[in-house]
Amino acid sequence: MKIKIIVVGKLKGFATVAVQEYLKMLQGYSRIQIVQVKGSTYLDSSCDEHLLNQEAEQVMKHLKDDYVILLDERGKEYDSIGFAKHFEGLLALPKSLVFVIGGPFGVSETLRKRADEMISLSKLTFTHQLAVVVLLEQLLRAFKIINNEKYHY
Ligand SMILES: C[S@@+](CC[C@H](N)C(=O)[O-])C[C@H]1O[C@@H](n2cnc3c(N)ncnc32)[C@H](O)[C@@H]1O
Repeated sequence: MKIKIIVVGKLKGFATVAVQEYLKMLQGYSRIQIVQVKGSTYLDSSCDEHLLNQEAEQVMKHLKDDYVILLDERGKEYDSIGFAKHFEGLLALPKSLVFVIGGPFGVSETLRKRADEMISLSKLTFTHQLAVVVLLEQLLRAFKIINNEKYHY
C-alpha cells in the first residue's frame, strides 16, 4: 500500500529531522512519500480565497484516483486504538491513501469537497510542520497496534 502525505508549505529545521526519523522507523511497514507543495504568501496575514484556491490546485496536481484523508481540527477524532482499527480498514481499500495537510489558513472548499474523509489529531491547532510529525507518529503507532507489537514510548 502506497501512502502519500501532501503538505502545503515547507518543512524546516526540527520538522525535517523528526520527519526523517519517523520515515526511517516506518520503513518496515509502508513506503511513505512526503510531498511539499508551495504555500501562498498571505500579505496582510488574513485569509484570501484566491490564494487558498492556488494552494488547492497545487495539491490536486498530486491527486489521482486516491482515497483522500484531509487533516483538519474539525474532523473526526480517534484515540490511538480507534485510529489503528480505522486505518487498518483504509489499508484494505483498493486505492492509494493520501493524507493532506493544509497551510496557515487550512484548505479551500474545493479541496474539502474532494476529501473522502476528515480526521482531527486533536482539538488543538498545530502548524503544518507539527501536524506532519504528529500524523507520522500516529501512523507508526497504528502499524504497531495492527501488528500486535509493543510500543511503550
Ligand atoms: C495552521 S493549521 C491551519 C489552521 C486553520 N486556521 C484552519 O482552520 O484549518 C495548518 C494545517 O495543519 C493541519 N492541522 C493543524 N492542527 C490540526 C489538528 N488538530 N488536527 C488535524 N489537522 C491539523 C491541518 O491540515 C491544517 O490545515
